[in-house]
Amino acid sequence: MRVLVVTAVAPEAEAVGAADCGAEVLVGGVGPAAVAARTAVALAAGPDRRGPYDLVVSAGIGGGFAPYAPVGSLVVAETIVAADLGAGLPDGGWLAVDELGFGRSGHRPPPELARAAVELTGALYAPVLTVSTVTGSAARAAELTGRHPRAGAEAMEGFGVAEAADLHGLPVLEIRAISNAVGPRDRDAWRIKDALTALTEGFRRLRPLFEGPVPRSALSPSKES
Ligand SMILES: O=C(O)c1cccc(C(=O)CC[C@H]2O[C@@H](n3cnc4c(=O)[nH]cnc43)[C@H](O)[C@@H]2O)c1
Repeated sequence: MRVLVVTAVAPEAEAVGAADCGAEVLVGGVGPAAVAARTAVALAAGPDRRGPYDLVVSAGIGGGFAPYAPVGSLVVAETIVAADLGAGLPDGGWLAVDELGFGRSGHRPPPELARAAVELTGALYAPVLTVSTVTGSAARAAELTGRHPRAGAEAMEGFGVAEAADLHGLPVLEIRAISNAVGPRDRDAWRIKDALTALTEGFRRLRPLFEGPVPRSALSPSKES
């Protein structure tokens, strides 16, 4: 299948490229807006002369929710959640954007495809939250886990990539290599090199998936023949 992997920054793209997994890799920028715009443009252009893409993957490093996703581990998204797109309430409550009647607040990658990625990589299969602000306090981490008790990781691009893929009727996956724990900010404790190594190894293990056909269950009804 023809796969477009979208990362935020160049070192993540290089880590995926080092896996030689057959995917094309795009540096889409940091945050959901930048990455959605660049992904949408890349999908509209398509891969060079080989027909349209079959799958889009949001990938990179991310923060892990303890104790489920330790530093150096991988998380494959069961759902890709727009965790800070919505409205706060006076009592401290929260309404997600779909509860406000606008758009959607999450994407569910095709389970068969995501589970195949989990089996190949040994990753945790859990919701991955997309945030516009890296969590920097225990209180914010607790707020997020209060709303999403099964969250495995947070990062800043998955939902943007998923929105662009959805516009093109394409399935999406999100894969995060954990560089730091979600919680009080401690940038010196980020283990970026370890996470990038885990990202390369994860994509190496995904080669057989990318070399195979797209499972029918991953096709949207409009793309099924
Ligand atoms: O400084 C470097 O060498 C370097 C190498 C690779 C990546 C980076 C980044 O800073 C990537 C930013 C990217 O990382 C995601 N991320 C990582 N941890 C978290 C987190 O705890 N919460 C949210 N996002 C996180 C995020 O997707 C950023 O776009 C630096």
